[in-house]
This record gives sequence, C-alpha cells and structure tokens, in this order.
Amino acid sequence: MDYIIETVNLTKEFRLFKRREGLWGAVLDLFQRDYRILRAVDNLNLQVKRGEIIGFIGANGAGKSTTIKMLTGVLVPSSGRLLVNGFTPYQERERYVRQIGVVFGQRSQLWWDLAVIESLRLLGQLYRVPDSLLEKRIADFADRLSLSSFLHTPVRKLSLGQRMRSELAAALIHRPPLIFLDEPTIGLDVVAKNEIRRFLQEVNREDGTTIFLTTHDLGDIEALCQRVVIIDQGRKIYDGNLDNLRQQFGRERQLRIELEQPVAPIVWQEICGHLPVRWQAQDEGRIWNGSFVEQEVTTAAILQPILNRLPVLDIKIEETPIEEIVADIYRQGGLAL
Ligand SMILES: Nc1ncnc2c1ncn2[C@@H]1O[C@H](COP(=O)(O)OP(=O)(O)OP(=O)(O)O)[C@@H](O)[C@H]1O
Repeated sequence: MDYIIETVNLTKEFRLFKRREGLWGAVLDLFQRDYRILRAVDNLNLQVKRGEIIGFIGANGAGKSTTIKMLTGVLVPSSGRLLVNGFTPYQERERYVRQIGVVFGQRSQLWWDLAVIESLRLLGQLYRVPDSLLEKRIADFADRLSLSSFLHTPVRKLSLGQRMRSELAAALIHRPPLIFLDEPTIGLDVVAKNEIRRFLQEVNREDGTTIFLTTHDLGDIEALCQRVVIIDQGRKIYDGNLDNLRQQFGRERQLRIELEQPVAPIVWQEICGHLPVRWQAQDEGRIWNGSFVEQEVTTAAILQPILNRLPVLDIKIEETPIEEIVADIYRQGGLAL
C-alpha cells in the first residue's frame, strides 16, 4: 500500500523543569535542577493513504500540534519513525517543505505588508513554480476562492475570512500532494466556513491532494473527512470513519412520532411495548417521544408496528450530534487501540 504518511511508534517527550516552592526552593534550583518528562505524543502508529482527507482531533493538550510539528519537520521525534511522502521530515527539511502545504490558522505565511498577489508571486518563486504556470494558478485560485476583490490589498488589511482564503491559496500554490491544516476555519462565519470546505473538497477530488486536518470544529470533520483519528494524552484512541464512531460511542437516539389522533398509553403499550424504547407522551398522547439505543433496536423495527396500526402525521429522528459523542470520548478517554 502506498502511504503518504506513515509513523511507527512516533513519540515526543518534553523535559519540564520542576520548580521548587519558596525562596529556599529557588536557591536550591540554582544548584540542582529537577526535571520531569512529559510524553506529548506516545507511540503513535498512523498510516494515511494518498488522497485521503483525515481529521485529527483531540481535546486541548492531547498532542495534535506536537504531532503536526513532527510531521512537518519542525520538531525532531524523541523516538519512533516517520516517513512523509518518502521523506524523513526533520532530516530533509528544505527539500521536504516543497512537497507539502501548511496552514496554521493562528499564524500567517503571507507577508503582512505585501498585497495578496505579491505574497502569492513571492511564494511561487520560492517554490520555483514557472512564471506562466504561476499566473495561471493565481487566476484559478482567485476564481475558486473569490480572491479577486482583495488580490491587491495588503494582507494586514484583510478580514479573517479573506486572510484564510489567501492562506489556502498560498499553501497550495506549488500544488503539493499533501497539506496540513490546523484550525483552518477558526473564527469564521458559516458562509466563509462553507466556502473553505467546498474548496478543500474540490482540491481533494480534482488534484487528489491528501489533507491532514486538525480542528475543534466538528462541522469541518463532518463535511470533509472520511476518516477521523482521535488522540488523548498523546495516544491514539480511535481510528475509523464517522459512522463507526457513532455506532460505537453513540448514545441514545431520539424519535418523535406525531399522530393524527391521541392514543391512550395502554394502546401504545400494546402496539410497541415489546420494544426496548423509553416513551413519553405529549399533547395527551398525540405525540410520542422515544429514546432508544441503536445497538439494541433499529428505527425500522420501531416504526413498523406503529405505521401498520396508526395514522402517523410526521416522524422525526434525531441522531446524537457528533460533538456530543466526541465530548463523551474525551471525557472517558475513549477506546484504547
Ligand atoms: N515546547 C514544549 N515544551 C513543553 N511542553 C510542551 C511543548 N509543546 C507542547 N507541550 C505539552 O505537550 C502536550 C501536548 O501539547 P500540544 O500542543 O501538542 O496539544 P494540542 O492537542 O495541539 O492542544 P491544543 O488543542 O490546545 O492546541 C501539552 O501538555 C503541552 O503542554
């Protein structure tokens, strides 16, 4: 299998200086320093196929940035191996960075005082994109990311949404096979988020670009990712698709059935009392709200006897929002893999 990212037991430890308390402690610190080791990434095994969009998520401090920094060659691992697009990132940084694109939501790769178009041209030259291709690419991005109205505006004057779109163009100007995106939609409104998500889908579909995405916005994950990896305290606790995540960790689902006429509880019990569903009547039995666990009973099995016997006006089924599932996993430490 051709993996674009492959890590084997990737580990990063930081040595943290332990301060002693009080004045005497400070004096002792001068002579003998005490350290503790913090393992930010702990034996991470990860394989990403070419063309995948992978969501890499975890609570604050889980080790996401440290992992991305190792994958992009900024940090040297303490142990383990990693190979990204055939490179060991920290060893061959200069050649390696030509193969990747990076957008860190909080930090800019654009020149603050230059117009967007000048920044893009400069980056194109740094990446040695031939001139004619570069102009074509800028025009293409200007069109697809709606950059035209501010191409000649200095970066410092852009709104956050405009800057993020420009950052994406900058990260992709050399058509890298792989991009790392860290919180690409942070602070943006719904329209701007959707625009960025649509663009990323296009880039992935048309150019086969692999996308490694870190975000706290699970809307990004739902819109983009076939696969999610969750880490907690540096360890991988989930690796799979969103549907499986829902199935494994999903809590109760809610069902709301609206009938044409009220139905007495005793009749309701007779029709569907045999099913593992907790029911609550509303509007004197005209509306029935049920809670059930997907692993125990299917929605079809619940609905069938009701639809056979009663005139139903409306049915609503609510899934547990992915945000809640992930919050639960963070709290419980998830499934150790
Ligand atoms: N340079 C460093 N020196 C010491 N400890 C560090 C360093 N960088 C990160 N850490 C620690 O490593 C752990 C993982 O941090 P990291 O920034 O990778 O988490 P994260 O998942 O990206 O969090 P967030 O979502 O808050 O950005 C944290 O406990 C953090 O305090």
